[in-house]
Amino acid sequence: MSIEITMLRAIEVLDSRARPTLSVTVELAGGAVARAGVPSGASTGSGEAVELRDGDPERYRGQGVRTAVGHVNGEIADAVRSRRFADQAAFDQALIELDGTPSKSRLGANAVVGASMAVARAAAARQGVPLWRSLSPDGVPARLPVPHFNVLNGGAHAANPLDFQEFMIAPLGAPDLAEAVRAGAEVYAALRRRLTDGGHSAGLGDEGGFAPELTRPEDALALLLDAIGDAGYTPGRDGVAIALDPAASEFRQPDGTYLVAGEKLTSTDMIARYRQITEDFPVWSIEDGLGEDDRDGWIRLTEELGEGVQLVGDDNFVTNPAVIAQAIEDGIANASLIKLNQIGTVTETLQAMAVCRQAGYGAMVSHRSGETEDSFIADLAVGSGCGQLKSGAPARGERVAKYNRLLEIAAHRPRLPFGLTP
Ligand SMILES: O=C(O)[C@@H](CO)OP(=O)(O)O
Ligand SMILES: [Mg+2]
Repeated sequence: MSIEITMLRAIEVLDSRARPTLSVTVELAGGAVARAGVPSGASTGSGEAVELRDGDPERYRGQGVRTAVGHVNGEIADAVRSRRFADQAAFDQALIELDGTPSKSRLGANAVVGASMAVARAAAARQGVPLWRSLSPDGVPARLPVPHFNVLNGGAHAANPLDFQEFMIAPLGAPDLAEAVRAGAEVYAALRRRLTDGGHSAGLGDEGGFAPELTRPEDALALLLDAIGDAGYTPGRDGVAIALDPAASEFRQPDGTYLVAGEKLTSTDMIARYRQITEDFPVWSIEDGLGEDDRDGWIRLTEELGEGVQLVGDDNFVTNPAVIAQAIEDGIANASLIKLNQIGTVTETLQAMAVCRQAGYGAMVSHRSGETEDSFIADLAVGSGCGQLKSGAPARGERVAKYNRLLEIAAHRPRLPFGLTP
């Protein structure tokens, strides 16, 4: 179905960190109207598409975002209005060419991805199909993903001393989505009780997980394991497993070592530490276990742990199909994180997922630490059939919007399969 845009408009709105971002609205010939909210990361990979944003995140000035808004309303709208595009790929290609840089830094990746997402949603509405269905590639069965609830926050997402950024619970053994969501909520509640009973703060980090004054990752994991038990679930792949995103680029030192809980560790030490962690705790997936530049470390990590553990590239892969293809050739990781705004268009995001699928790599669709109420990623996770979505804690509106969208899809389509793998 071709795409003909009659109106494209952006405004500045707030994200979940009280920082400015874009909301983009599009109208297609025939009257379909759709809107998209643009997310924004804090622990970004250096190869990400470049959003236009203010230098000082502490200050609300909005100038960078205002420039991006101006680009949507000016240059982009002028270039795409009243033109007919064969499909989403043709529209996204026009955005890429109009920007003209490899990083989308001229128009701003936030301007570009907002336009791309809004058009994808409007095109689905015009066809009268749910977004997840129109995002689903030919021959790829849709499925409901296992939600990965980030219930303990550290690193760049919290002010506590915990160096690892994300501790997620993954109800891999849940029979269906509703039970997985319930497990997430119950473990979250049990964890809050454990924390307050133990004299810890139950204050929250950017992704809605608790941010207690813990230091060692193993202490956080022990608490989480207890909370899984308190809530009455079996820890492990048959019940509730754990996934980590240490986001190791954030604590990698200029000399190449890693600073964890005050201890200086080499890549070899880190790999040994992860091995021990996977033996002591039901950790099934580790994302960004090493820094984005630690190529040799990544290869060894994959050799040593890749058989039994999902190893996810985020900062090093940046949802870039070419980068992921090269990493597959190099034997780095066995899965990729997938974030629309890291690469900047819907089409390139789908290409990145196709590269993963063809190589037998896993793919986990992901939110950003700065979010809006937009739930596009829930549909992307379902349509791509990738089996995994991380969207923060089962609390806070901008996180819950994604899980609630999954529940809505599940309620409408009770026969859609659920889970990691068919
Ligand atoms: O590292 C990550 O995976 C993300 C999302 O959880 O964080 P940010 O959006 O800050 O890059
Ligand atoms: Mg990450």
